[in-house]
Amino acid sequence: MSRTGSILTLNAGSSSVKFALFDASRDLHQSMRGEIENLSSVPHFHAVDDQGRVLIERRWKAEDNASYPHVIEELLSFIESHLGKGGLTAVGHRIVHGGADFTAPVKLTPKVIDAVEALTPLDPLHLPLNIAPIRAVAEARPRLPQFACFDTAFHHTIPKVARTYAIPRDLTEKGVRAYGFHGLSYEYIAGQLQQHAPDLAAGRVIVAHLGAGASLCALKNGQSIATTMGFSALDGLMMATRCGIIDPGVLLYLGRHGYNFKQIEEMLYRKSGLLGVSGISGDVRELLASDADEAREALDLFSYRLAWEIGALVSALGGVDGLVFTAGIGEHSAEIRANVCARLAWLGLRLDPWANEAHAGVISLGESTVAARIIPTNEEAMIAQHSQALLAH
Ligand SMILES: Nc1ncnc2c1ncn2[C@@H]1O[C@H](COP(=O)(O)OP(=O)(O)O)[C@@H](O)[C@H]1O
Ligand SMILES: CC(=O)OP(=O)(O)O
Ligand SMILES: [Mg+2]
Repeated sequence: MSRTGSILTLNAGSSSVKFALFDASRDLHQSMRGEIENLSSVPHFHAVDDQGRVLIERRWKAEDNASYPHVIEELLSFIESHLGKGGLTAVGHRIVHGGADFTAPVKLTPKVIDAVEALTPLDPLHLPLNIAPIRAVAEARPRLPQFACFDTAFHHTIPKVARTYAIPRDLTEKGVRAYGFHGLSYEYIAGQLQQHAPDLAAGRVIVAHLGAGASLCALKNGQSIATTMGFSALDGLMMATRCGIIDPGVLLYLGRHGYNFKQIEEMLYRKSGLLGVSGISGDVRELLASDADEAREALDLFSYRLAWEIGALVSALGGVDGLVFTAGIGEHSAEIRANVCARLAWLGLRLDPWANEAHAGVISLGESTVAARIIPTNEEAMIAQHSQALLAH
């Protein structure tokens, strides 16, 4: 296995590319992380080292017209100028959709890149953004190995009954089924449970990944058996700007009453969720700080929906031993955790209010029949581990 050089991870989202650098000679120690934001307008590039020291703060100007390949080239040059011995040995990417066939990380050969690109109809919003940096790196550094880590892959263990929609069979056969997302995060959490709470890891655990995008995963003995996101990253929980579960009849109603396809898509992905209900913000911090009734209503709905979907996964698992909170909201919002745990008291879940306020690792009381924990996620570390393993082949 390659134990020198560094692995760069890229997580390309709708408006930003998050990146991190891992040192293979130091047990994949994360030596740097950063982000290029505002890709669609005036990009802003910043990065910090493992001590949180700022390594770069660069803002392009509007007249620069910075193109995607140009920004990626700057990122690669910056990374290379900060590398120690061994240089850059690989780039690992988070790819949101792997369709039915990509059930494990793979090396990105030209053939595989084309195959991933062919999945674009399944996720026209995310896949072009994921593929652009792969092509940009391939062009700038053709000999640098690149690997794809799919957000859907971890969910390949979900049984057919849990991924099938009650629609005509031919549509299911064409790939209209639930896939599930945030798989790299769930895989990381499953690994952490295995390491730090092996008894719980062997049982029935619900993981709540609550970031701007949010979903739940039901883990049985470390494997995903159900999840709240489905065919797309719109399903399940209410999110920052996405609707979550909705009666499909609403979409028919809108289509019949003057909304075109683009407007419906925009409404579901960017104008709904916490932002849509509050009319204020999709950010939990801003809503908690607001006195407006609409902010309170949005947060209440968020917790209600969360508890509702947890109930569904308890049923899928046939009971529950543990509940894990992770990602931005899950790791940092004691109030959301307290609200949802209060709604789950019927399960025998008893929150320890002090531990919860302190964002401790274990936040349930000893008498609780469900163990509640906070585990910070690390999708980047998961990508680096997979890339290192594939490099060795
Ligand atoms: N201290 C905090 N208190 C409450 N919510 C927080 C806090 N910090 C972050 N968040 C929430 O976490 C969200 C971002 O989560 P994150 O996992 O970083 O999202 P993503 O990776 O999906 O963009 C923010 O939109 C905000 O709502
Ligand atoms: C799949 C998904 O929702 O991703 P994110 O949380 O990065 O938006
Ligand atoms: Mg995220």
